[in-house]
Amino acid sequence: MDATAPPGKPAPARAEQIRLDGVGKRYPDGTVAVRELDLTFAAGELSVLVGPSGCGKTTTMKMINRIIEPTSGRILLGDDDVTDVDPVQLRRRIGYVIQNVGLFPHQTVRRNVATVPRLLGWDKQRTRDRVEELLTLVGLDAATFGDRYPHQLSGGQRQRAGVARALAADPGVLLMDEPFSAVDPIVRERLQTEFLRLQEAVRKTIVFVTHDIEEAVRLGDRIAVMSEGGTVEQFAPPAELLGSPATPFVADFVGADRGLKRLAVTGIDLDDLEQPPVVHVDDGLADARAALTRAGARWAVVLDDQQDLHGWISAERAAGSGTVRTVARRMEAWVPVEATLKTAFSTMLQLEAGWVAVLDGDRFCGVLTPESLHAALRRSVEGTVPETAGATRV
Ligand SMILES: Nc1ncnc2c1ncn2[C@@H]1O[C@H](COP(=O)(O)OP(=O)(O)OP(=O)(O)O)[C@@H](O)[C@H]1O
Repeated sequence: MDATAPPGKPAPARAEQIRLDGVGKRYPDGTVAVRELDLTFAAGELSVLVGPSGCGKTTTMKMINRIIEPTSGRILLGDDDVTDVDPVQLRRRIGYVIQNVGLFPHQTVRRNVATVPRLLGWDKQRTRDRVEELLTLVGLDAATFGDRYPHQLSGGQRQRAGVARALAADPGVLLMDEPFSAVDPIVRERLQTEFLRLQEAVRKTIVFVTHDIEEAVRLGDRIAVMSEGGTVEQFAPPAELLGSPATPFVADFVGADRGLKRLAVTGIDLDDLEQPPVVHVDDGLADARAALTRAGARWAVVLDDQQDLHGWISAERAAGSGTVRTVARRMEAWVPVEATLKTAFSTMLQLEAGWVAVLDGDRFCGVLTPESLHAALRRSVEGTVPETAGATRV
C-alpha cells in the first residue's frame, strides 16, 4: 500500500511471483496433506490447482496466506519469505475469495466491499470512490446493488461482490478457492467470462483452486494437476496439458475427450484456412462461373460492397445470366480470427453451416470447413503447434 498515493487512487500493487520451495504440511493428527512441493506461480498469471478431492489443493493455497502454517519448506512472495511477514500485513497483499464468498450478512454490499479500505484507514471519500469503481468493474450497478444485503442478491451477484471485496485494497495476489462452484452452470460460465476480462484488465497473480477440469482449462494460463499428498503430476499451459499429458494420472484426469477440450484453447491458425474463390455481389454470374471454373470449386464466398461477408453461391445457382446478388445465399457464419477452434465449431453447428468465414476486422481471411477444422484439431492434439497466445478464451 502506498501511503503517498492521492486519495481514491491507490498505487496499483505489483503482481508478485509466488514460489513454493519444498513446502510440506503434516496436520497434528499425522495426515500428510502436502509432501514436498516445489512450484512457482508466475507474476500476473492465473495458475489453477486442480485435482481430486483431498489431494491437498486447499491446504496448498491456505499456506500461501498463512491461514495454514507449513510444517516444512518455505514460501516466497516476491522476495519475502511469508513466514517473516506479519499475517495481517500479508493478507492485505493477498486477496482471498472462497466458495459462498463469506460476505458479512449484516452489512450492505458497499460496506462489505469497503472492509479492507476501512481497516487500512482510508478516508471516506477515497473508500467510497474505490467501492464504486470496484462494483462497476465486477459488473454490479452500485445504485441498484450497493445498499442491498447479501441475502438480497443472487448467488452470482454475491460472488461478484466477493471478488470486488477481495480486490478492494488492490492486492497484487489473489487466492481463489472454488469461487464459482456454488452457482449454476450458466451463471458460472458468465462469471468465468467476466472474470477473464477482469484479469485481462488487472493482471494479478492468481492461484485458483477447482476440481473442475473444464473450468481449469477455460481460466488457467497454467494448470497444476495434483494427486494425493499435493504431488504435482504436471504444471503446464492448458493446450500442453491436454495435448501431451505427462502421466497416466493426468491423461485420466483430463478425460478421454481431451481433444475436444483442447478446441477451447486452440486459436485459429491462418494456415488452417481454406481459400475458396471469392466473388462480389455485383459481379455478373458469368464472372462467378469463370471464377469457379478457374479454382475448380463447387462454391464461392460472396462479399458485399464493403468487402463484408454476404454469403455464398454454388456452381448450380451460378448458371444463367444476371448478377451474383440475385442468386447468392445469405450466410452469417463467421468468426473473428482471434476466436478459438471451439467457437468456430460451435458457430458452424449453431448455424448449420458447412463452413465458417474467418475475418480479421472486416478483412476476409478464408474459411474453415469440417475438413480443415478436423486437420486443425489433429494438429492441435498432436501438439505440434503451441497454443495461440491471442486466442480469446470465451
Ligand atoms: N485440519 C486437518 N486435520 C487433518 N487432516 C486434514 C485437515 N485439513 C485437511 N486435512 C486432510 O488433508 C488432505 C488434503 O486436504 P485439502 O482440503 O487440502 O484437499 P483438497 O484437495 O482441497 O480437497 P477438496 O477438493 O475436497 O476441497 C485431506 O486428506 C484432508 O482430509
